[in-house]
Amino acid sequence: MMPVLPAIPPAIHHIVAAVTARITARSAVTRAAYLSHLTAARAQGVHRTALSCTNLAHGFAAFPAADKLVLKQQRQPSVAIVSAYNDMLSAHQPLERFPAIIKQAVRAAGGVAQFAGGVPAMCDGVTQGQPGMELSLFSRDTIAMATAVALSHNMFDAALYLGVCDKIVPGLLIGALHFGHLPALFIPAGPMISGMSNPEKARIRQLYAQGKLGRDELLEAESASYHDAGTCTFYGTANSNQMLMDIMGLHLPGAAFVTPNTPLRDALTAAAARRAVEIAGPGPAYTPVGQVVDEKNIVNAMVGLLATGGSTNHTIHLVAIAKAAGIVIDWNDFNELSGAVPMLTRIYPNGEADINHFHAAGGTGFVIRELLDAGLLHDDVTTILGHSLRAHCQEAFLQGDQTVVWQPAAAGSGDDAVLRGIANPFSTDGGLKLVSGNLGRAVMKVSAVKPQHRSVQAPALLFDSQEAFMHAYTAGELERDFIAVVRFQGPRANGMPELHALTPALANLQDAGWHVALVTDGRMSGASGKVPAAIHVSPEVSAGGPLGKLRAGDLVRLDAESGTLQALVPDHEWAARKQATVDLAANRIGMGRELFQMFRDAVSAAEQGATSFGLPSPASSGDVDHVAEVREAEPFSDEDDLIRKPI
Ligand SMILES: O=C(O)[C@H](O)[C@@H](O)[C@H](O)[C@H](O)COP(=O)(O)O
Ligand code: SF4
Repeated sequence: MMPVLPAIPPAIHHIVAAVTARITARSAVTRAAYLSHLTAARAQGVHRTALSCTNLAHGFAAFPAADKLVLKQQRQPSVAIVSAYNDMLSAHQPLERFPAIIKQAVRAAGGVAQFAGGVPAMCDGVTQGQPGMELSLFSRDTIAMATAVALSHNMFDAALYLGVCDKIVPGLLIGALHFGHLPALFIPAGPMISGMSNPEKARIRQLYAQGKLGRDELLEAESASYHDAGTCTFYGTANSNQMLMDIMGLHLPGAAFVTPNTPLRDALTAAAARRAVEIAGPGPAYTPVGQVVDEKNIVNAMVGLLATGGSTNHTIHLVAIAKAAGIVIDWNDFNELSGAVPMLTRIYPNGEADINHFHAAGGTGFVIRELLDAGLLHDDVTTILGHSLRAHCQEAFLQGDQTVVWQPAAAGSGDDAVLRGIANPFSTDGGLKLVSGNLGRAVMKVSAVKPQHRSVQAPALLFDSQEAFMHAYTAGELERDFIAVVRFQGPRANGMPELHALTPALANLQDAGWHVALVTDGRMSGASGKVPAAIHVSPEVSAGGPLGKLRAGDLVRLDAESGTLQALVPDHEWAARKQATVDLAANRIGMGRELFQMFRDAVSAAEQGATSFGLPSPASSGDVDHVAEVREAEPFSDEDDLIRKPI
């Protein structure tokens, strides 16, 4: 039985309010600019009235007569479907059937649904450790651009976004926010039913990395874990996306984790389609997505991520999503909230259970209610249901006539080992730390790292690729205490890939008793866990970041508790060091990487969301290239130094 921890002390509530106030003040200029663009884009009435007859005729030429009539009359809403369906992602394969369900439901509600466009979707599991992973982060903004292409037909009064995985929901939401005048609902596909457990899968991977199992046995285990349509069942970035869409009120309540290809799943898809017609306007229910995603709702997403031990990728994606809505958040905000928000779940890699266990134990409605009752979520936000998040403290059920009904979320958790109430959280903080020092600023997710491994001081071993690290591991050169510094993995260098493939090797060395850690300007997967890793180091080496000054053998201290990331090198020697360089030509060609040079050239730092777009500017309709230009509107405080003092 886990120890019962103290309930939330009163002062904690004020931290959420204080961080919200700081973000609101910091964002005042750009948020106002965003809302002015939204107002300007808001047509007073059905949008397609702005099109010429020729435009219109092209827009519905291929439509059935009945739908064509509705579109011609220009009274009823037209709902855009933007879908990331493909067969490559198990999580997206179920989306294939959704447009037909949506079109029927929208037609029955008096409107018309048009499949406005498809967007690309990359599976990070298929590309993990492969060259394709160097396109993964940039695929997010590519998806945002593809969303804009779909919506640019301007035939629409609302939009439904079909997507689940890592970069796809963030990309769809960034695209949707650039059409912030349109109401938006996100429609998930749901998790695959549980197969081999994630801990057992990870154990077999470590045996394979030790040479104790063959490829056949490994493939059999992997196939028993990833065995069906639906989202992989660990709490990685995909399921973090779903959790946040529920918590931000962009899903119908309790939609996130209902199994694909079931009557309830289909009924939820149809119900979302009907809701899009209701909030399309121009009536009082009109709910533009640019008003749903405001400062309070962004803070709610950050709190929800922290309270559930969500993916570190959202310390980049949530920054980018907020930026698209004119809102500026940074890693100090995450760090401060993490100190206040208790951990209410233990879902792999933060525990043994998977997302299906979490859903069965009470799910997102339970988490939202607990956090609202504790004063850690803002209730006064706009969602697709109205103006209170309390409406989302519910669970979805199917009633006899195959329609969805909602009931209040369970009063108590169905399994204390997976999900807990605010009165006895698994830990009193959110397990995400900002670490900083003369090596830059980085994030560490400690919720899956045992306390005895959260501080490591050891010699640095330098690697300029994940292949170089694995070569050293296989050659038996790493049986020692060390901090692996894998450099030139930032967005400007090679697209900031996830280095999750290093996890089994690092875990083996940790299990063998070595004190090991990873420091990188790259990313890890949301599914990465037990090894201490300071990731997203900013500035990245290819932007002149101080990781480039490290030399093999330097003593490095990584300490999550004190927030330290420091090379223990005398200041005068450190200042005199030259920046390391490496030939990245091989990362510029092959697997389509040559098409993404404009992203590598334009991308902002990880702490600014690694975006290819800027903040809305008050002066023109263009974006502001750099946050600093806008942030000069507020007096810089000490904390704004490039390498801030640890909190
Ligand atoms: O951020 C994430 O959650 C990961 O990118 C995830 O989407 C990816 O698929 C992992 O690689 C899966 O984990 P395994 O590689 O361990 O199967
Ligand atoms: S969760 Fe990851 S591995 Fe699973 S389908 Fe999505 S992107 Fe692919």
